[in-house]
Amino acid sequence: MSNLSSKPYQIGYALTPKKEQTFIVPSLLSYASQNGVVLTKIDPTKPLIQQGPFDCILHKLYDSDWKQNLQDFASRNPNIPIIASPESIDILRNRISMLETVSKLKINNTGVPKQITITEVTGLENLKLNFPLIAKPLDADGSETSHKLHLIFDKDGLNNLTAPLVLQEFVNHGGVVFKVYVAGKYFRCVKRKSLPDISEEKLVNLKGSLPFSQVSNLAAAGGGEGCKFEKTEMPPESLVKELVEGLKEELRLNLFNFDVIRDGKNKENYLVIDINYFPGYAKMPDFESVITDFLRDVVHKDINCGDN
Ligand SMILES: Nc1ncnc2c1ncn2[C@@H]1O[C@H](COP(=O)(O)OP(=O)(O)OP(=O)(O)O)[C@@H](O)[C@H]1O
Ligand SMILES: O=P(O)(O)O[C@H]1[C@H](O)[C@@H](O)[C@H](OP(=O)(O)O)[C@@H](OP(=O)(O)O)[C@H]1O
Ligand SMILES: [Mg+2]
Ligand SMILES: [Mg+2]
Repeated sequence: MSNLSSKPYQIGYALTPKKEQTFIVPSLLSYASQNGVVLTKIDPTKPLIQQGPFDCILHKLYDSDWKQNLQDFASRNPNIPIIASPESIDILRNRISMLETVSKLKINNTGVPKQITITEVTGLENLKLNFPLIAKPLDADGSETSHKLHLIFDKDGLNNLTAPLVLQEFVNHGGVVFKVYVAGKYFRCVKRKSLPDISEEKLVNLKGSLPFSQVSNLAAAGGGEGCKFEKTEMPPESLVKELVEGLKEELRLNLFNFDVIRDGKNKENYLVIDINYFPGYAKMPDFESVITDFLRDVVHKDINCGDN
């Protein structure tokens, strides 16, 4: 469906340089403009109301000046959709509130790993969690450190952690993580390599902790032991759909992905381990058309972006 007969839709975007580099790529810009959607860079340090005009705002910035800038724009332009509301994005910037949304859904055969928040790294002797654990920074704010995780094999591994953090039970899942990308009405589930299982026998010989980062982006991750990756079955479509619909409603977000693993001890059971606002869509096949269709749906108000 082209938009060439009428004026192109103007989408203003405000992104970090890293996000701009991976998302605002020539293939997206040209596909979008051929289909009546023009993406224009916003200067977030200047008032939004002095820029544009825009039919829609797309952003992934978190600082308070930007939030104020957005709010001023929204109060003057209540009918211009903003993707997405800072309140919704903030739910995903904290790894506890992020996964609470999944627990609230109460969908059969889905859940989250057992986890606790640690605000001080002392007095961790009587944790009600079983090793191995994963330590994750509490803030998922897009910084490099927010992706620096640790596998913790025993009590010694709990030394030298930096609070605030989340300690989450590591769940064996066959070395494959399912990433579900959502863009409005569209969703797609893809397989990625993950951390390999840690058997009880292996655990005996594993001491302390092991740092790791963005494992699903590494081609070499997982795999070992006969590489079952290709043979791994996808989760049931109905379950993925239920999670997508539930999370969209609970979070009031349209652009996100979530990571799901299949519990090795109970293969019917799926655990959500991470949810990300506005993830790396360019890794998805056909991302140019998916994003263009989504932006058009937003401007047409076929999709509701929340508050305004
Ligand atoms: N509880 C868990 N049990 C087993 N493996 C896990 C668990 N939590 C995380 N992992 C593994 O670690 C990887 C990174 O964890 P997570 O997705 O929480 O981090 P992230 O830095 O937020 O990732 P992203 O780059 O997707 O934002 C997962 O993709 C998965 O391979
Ligand atoms: O650095 P922050 O703002 O947290 O965002 C990251 C997400 O957390 C990741 O999930 C994205 O990678 P995936 O699309 O593989 O999940 C990752 O994708 P990218 O590295 O391709 O941009 C980022 O969007
Ligand atoms: Mg993840
Ligand atoms: Mg994440």
